[in-house]
Amino acid sequence: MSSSWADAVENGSTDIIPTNGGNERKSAPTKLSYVPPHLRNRPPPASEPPASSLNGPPSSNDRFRHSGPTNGPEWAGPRPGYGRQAYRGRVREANPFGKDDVDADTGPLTTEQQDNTGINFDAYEDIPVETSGDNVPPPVNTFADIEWGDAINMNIKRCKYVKPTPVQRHAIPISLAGRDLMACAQTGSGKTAAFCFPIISGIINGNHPPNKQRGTRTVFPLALILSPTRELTVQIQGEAAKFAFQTGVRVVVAYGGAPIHGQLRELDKGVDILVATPGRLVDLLERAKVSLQMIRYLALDEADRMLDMGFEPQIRKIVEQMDMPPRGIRQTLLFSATFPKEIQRLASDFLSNYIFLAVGRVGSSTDLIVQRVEFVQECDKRSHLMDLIHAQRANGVHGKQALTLVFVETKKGADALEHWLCLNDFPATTIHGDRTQQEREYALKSFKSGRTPMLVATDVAARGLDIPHVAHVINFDLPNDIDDYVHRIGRTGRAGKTGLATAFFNENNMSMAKPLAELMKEANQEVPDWLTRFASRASSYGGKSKGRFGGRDFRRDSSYNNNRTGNTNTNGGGSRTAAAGGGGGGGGYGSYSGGNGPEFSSAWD
Ligand SMILES: Nc1ncnc2c1ncn2[C@@H]1O[C@H](COP(=O)(O)OP(=O)(O)OP(=O)(O)O)[C@@H](O)[C@H]1O
Repeated sequence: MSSSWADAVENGSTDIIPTNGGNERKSAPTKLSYVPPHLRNRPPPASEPPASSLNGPPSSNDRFRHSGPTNGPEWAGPRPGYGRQAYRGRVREANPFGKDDVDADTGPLTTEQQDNTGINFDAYEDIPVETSGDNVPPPVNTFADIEWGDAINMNIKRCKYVKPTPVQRHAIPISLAGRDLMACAQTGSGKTAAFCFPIISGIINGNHPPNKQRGTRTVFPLALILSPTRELTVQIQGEAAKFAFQTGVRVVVAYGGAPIHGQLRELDKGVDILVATPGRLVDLLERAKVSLQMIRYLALDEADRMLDMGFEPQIRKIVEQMDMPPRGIRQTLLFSATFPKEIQRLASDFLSNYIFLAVGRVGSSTDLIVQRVEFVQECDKRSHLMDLIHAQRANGVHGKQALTLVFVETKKGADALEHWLCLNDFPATTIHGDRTQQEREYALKSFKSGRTPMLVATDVAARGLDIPHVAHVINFDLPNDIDDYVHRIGRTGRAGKTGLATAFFNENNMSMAKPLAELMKEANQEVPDWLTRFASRASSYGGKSKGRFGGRDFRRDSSYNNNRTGNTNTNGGGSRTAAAGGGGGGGGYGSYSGGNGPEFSSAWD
């Protein structure tokens, strides 16, 4: 049985590196404490290679020259090859790949392994990509183009990633160059890896000042990843642990609804990357269990959700009112499939001289997801759902129900529908905010395993969750916001796979007619005539269009940029042009004067 790093510490195991960073494995049960990556097996300074994690030019900002908030040693930025091999095999940790682990030293992936990825890269070939900002680093074509060392390369292979997805091709070099980034890319297109790998690489290869863990109960993570839901936070931690396997970078999760003591124990063992929900993090900060003083990397996943009215005050508190280094000192990475302009404007407060990256077209996974919308009165919804899932079962493999995710508006509605489905011999479970965390996690597990192939959910499951084999997303109740629709349907059609999304529409959803019709049209979906008619009358229902899937740099609006010339790289397989001008939120740029800018026309239209 393999034992974890945590177990090893608990047992005074022999495989933990002593605090002096020595190379020998001690057998005496000495008091061991966590040694951050930069101190493990540290080579003499003379052997350090020059700064730069890609072969490109050094970053244009001054982040790498800053001495940090604690007046510690100068942080010299990423250093390829620095101590990389030292982590391998020195720290016992649970293998996050479990049985799926492949011997990453055996050469290229076999055809079978490649097929296992299930990713249809052709679906991404002609994807439009748009970047804006100063000196945008060029994209990479393969993972091999990036010099981040064997440990990360082996994990890429263990993940069976054959080549980077478009958002990874562009976002990884930008992040490795130390630049702040606001990235908008389709659901299921690999954003998690796009921000995790550069952070892990930066921690491994960076020369970070010592973190002050000895003699204090406070921990000092180097990176913080925030996400809006507990399940997504757990998922990101799981992914990050895979990407960081045997690199010596320790990833710890903290989220609400679960006992804090277990999380504190994990933190006490040391943390390089903390993945957290905002509420639990604030709790930990107020208890002085965590300090953000040493944060070098801040990533917000589902960043537009994190900065909308519900979360914004908490995020502002964490980022601006605690002890986190300011923008320009830390590196900030914001990712989502949607980025409304008003949220971009708020987000720019947290960024310095950032690059805006938009990958993909309206409707997130677009062509990969077949979207259908049906006119169904409230009172007919259940019988209509029954017809759909009966047909699905009849067409399913061995008469089995394909995994189907049904979104409803309310928690009560979720419970009622689940109950009704079970009564009708369709095993279902539910996930919503009134269930205990244990129940939520159990429901998710049961759904993933196919034991209950139907999951009835509120918006708590709308974002980020990567559940393999979800064949059908049904919007039993449509959301009121088109961006929520984009995220919900994005639970299917992930990583190059196809999926089906069905929405029930009636008079209660009139405000969605126009954005839904537009989004479907741009995604080359068949728009029913009745929806087009409703859409053309939409202004009287207050329906508003958001333009594309939220992917255009708000700094290019004339109201922001009256006297500037902002250039953009549009790279839909075409050439790149030099960018100039952009840079919100400090860094010498004028502030936004407020108000909504005029509707923009898409560079891709
Ligand atoms: N380069 C790659 N090759 C193959 N599969 C990949 C690659 N990168 C990521 N994936 C897989 O694609 C799936 C979706 O990735 P991920 O969850 O990061 O998407 P996302 O863009 O964050 O989606 P969402 O917007 O819904 O949060 C995951 O199962 C992930 O393992």
